[in-house]
Amino acid sequence: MGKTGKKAVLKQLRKALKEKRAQELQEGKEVEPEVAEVKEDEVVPNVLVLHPSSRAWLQNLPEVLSGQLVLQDRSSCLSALAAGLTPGTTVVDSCAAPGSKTSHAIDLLEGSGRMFAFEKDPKRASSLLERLRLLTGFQEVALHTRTKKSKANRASRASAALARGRCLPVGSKPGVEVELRTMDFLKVDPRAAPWNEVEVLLIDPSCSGSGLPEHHLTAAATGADTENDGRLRRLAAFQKRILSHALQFPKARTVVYSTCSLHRVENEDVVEAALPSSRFQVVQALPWWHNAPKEEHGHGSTLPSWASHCLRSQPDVHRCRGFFLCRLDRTAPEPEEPAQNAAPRKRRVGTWN
Ligand SMILES: C[S@@+](CC[C@H](N)C(=O)[O-])C[C@H]1O[C@@H](n2cnc3c(N)ncnc32)[C@H](O)[C@@H]1O
Repeated sequence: MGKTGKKAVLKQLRKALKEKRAQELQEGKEVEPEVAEVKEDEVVPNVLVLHPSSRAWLQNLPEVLSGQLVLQDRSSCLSALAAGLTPGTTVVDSCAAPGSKTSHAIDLLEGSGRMFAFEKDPKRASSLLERLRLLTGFQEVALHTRTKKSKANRASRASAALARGRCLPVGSKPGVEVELRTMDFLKVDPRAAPWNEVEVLLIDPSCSGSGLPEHHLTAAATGADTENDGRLRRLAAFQKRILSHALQFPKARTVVYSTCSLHRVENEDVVEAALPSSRFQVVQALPWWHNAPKEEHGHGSTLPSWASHCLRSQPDVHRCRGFFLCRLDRTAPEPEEPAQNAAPRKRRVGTWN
């Protein structure tokens, strides 16, 4: 959103919220004045802060329906920012649906670069595609085939590739190239083209969601043990695999790992398990971010020293859901694969064109 665009949207939002509040009051409902408030975020660029209860009021606003305004949790804006994206970067979003972080990352690429987005669940992948069309002006090109010889290869590529194309141009920049794939990110071969050119990876895997307000409401309403150890262990094992996989992309300079979990076992413990076998270190994610002074990181032993670089949001302090984010930067180049005796590598997925 440009400066003028932001001003106009702010004005429009204030008007819409004021009118909605007046209507609700007229209907005899109790609505606190802050529900109708909107202001610019003090630290997160291009983000407007609204009361969570006003979300439902805004769903049908023309700016929301047209994709000019994106309604999402404040925490969802942090991963792409923490990755330090610049125009021209090649990015992977490993667990992309519904696309909050993918679309924000595309925004930050300002019209040039590449985005490869993976989503395992076909239904969620379709809604991701719809969302990208709306929010980034993504337009597909045909998933064409080339020679007869590679028919089988093409068939397997096409089954995984959901869409390929370009987002809207920005100024003189042509628009970010995007490829969406309905597939398990763990099946991507990091050393095969074009993945061996990926520079930044966003890893936002499925998690317990213990940082979400609805998580606690569900637990309280059903009396369910949502912190069940077995489930957490299974999630943590998957999260370790996916982060370790991301750290194997030979040209990757930055990997951002995030969850909306408050559990150390899904956060610091996952990073701690993946770090030693990698050529990465944990760095300060967002220098302007301040964690709340009294944090509950989980039980057990003291946290490693790098853990102070990680970002943890607390709903009451940071006006967003509970969230964990860790940025890992490369410290040393990946060793070249030995040319001799190396088994021929199977290309499991196809190339850009
Ligand atoms: C926490 S959500 C991601 C939210 C998303 N990053 C956003 O900001 O909108 C996790 C997503 O990862 C998908 N997923 C889980 N395992 C995956 C895998 N191995 N490969 C690709 N996607 C996966 C899930 O289906 C789910 O849609």
